[in-house]
Amino acid sequence: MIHGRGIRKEFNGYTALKGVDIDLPESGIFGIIGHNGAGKTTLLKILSGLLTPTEGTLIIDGIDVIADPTELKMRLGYLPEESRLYDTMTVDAYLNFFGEIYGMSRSEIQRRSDELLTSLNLDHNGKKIGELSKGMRRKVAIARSILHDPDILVYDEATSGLDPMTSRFITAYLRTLRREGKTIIISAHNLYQVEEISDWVLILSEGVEVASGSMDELRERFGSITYYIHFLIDDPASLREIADIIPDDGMYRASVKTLDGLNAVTAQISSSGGRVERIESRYPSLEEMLMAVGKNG
Ligand SMILES: Nc1ncnc2c1ncn2[C@@H]1O[C@H](COP(=O)(O)OP(=O)(O)OP(=O)(O)O)[C@@H](O)[C@H]1O
Repeated sequence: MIHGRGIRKEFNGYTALKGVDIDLPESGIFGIIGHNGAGKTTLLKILSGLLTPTEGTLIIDGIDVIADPTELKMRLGYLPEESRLYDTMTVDAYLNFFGEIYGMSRSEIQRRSDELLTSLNLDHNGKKIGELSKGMRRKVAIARSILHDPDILVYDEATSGLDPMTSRFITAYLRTLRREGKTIIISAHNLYQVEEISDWVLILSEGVEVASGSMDELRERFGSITYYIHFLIDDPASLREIADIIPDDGMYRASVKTLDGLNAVTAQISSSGGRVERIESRYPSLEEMLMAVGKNG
């Protein structure tokens, strides 16, 4: 559904994106992560038709976005990192205002606003936007982004600065939108959240793609599973040759990368008179992947 090639963006001689390719199928949640200044917002704005790339091609849903960005407007909802809302307007007046911009009829706006305010659990009681909490304001911005029922949503830091409960609510809401078949592109510094909900992730570093793929593909690329063996033993010296051993909460913990290693360590523990208490396995997290990429890719 989204095909970008060689997307490059320069701002007064500074290159924020250095030729990024992107291919996304229809429907799913796609996360873009990277350190501060990596180019995430720039890419999201280009994908939304709000910024023109200096070079590259971008076709979304058959539309040549660079040649005709306005064509995309009805099909896409963009949520900026900081939404400018109109503080003196009521929520209803605000949604009405945007509904009219999208060319929706009054009855359509009313029906859709009621539906969205209910599903977003936004009980505004006729308050003005300036009187709402930060979480409620974000929900209003989300309602505005999907008022015209677009197929593609681009959300820049949808949950930043929100309390954990509101943040979880919005994450769950994004999952609901995915089930409805929407294509959702998100960027977030909360990597745990990106990892939890994304079907595909792009890691950017200083305007360059350093990795992309499904979480499984990224895990494969950034290192396989690690097994952690927690055990009791009088003297771990005999194990140090076959595994990394660290003291851990009154016990020891050995970490190995293969099943053969796991078998060798557990066998050695019992033959040395020790006892395995539990075994855990863990894949590298997105956070560990981003740390591995470092600032320079
Ligand atoms: N309008 C602009 N004029 C000049 N430079 C810009 C402009 N917009 C972005 N940049 C620069 O491009 C680079 C990428 O910025 P961008 O906002 O895309 O990064 P980001 O990954 O979203 O960062 P953050 O995580 O801090 O929000 C930065 O160095 C930024 O200063």
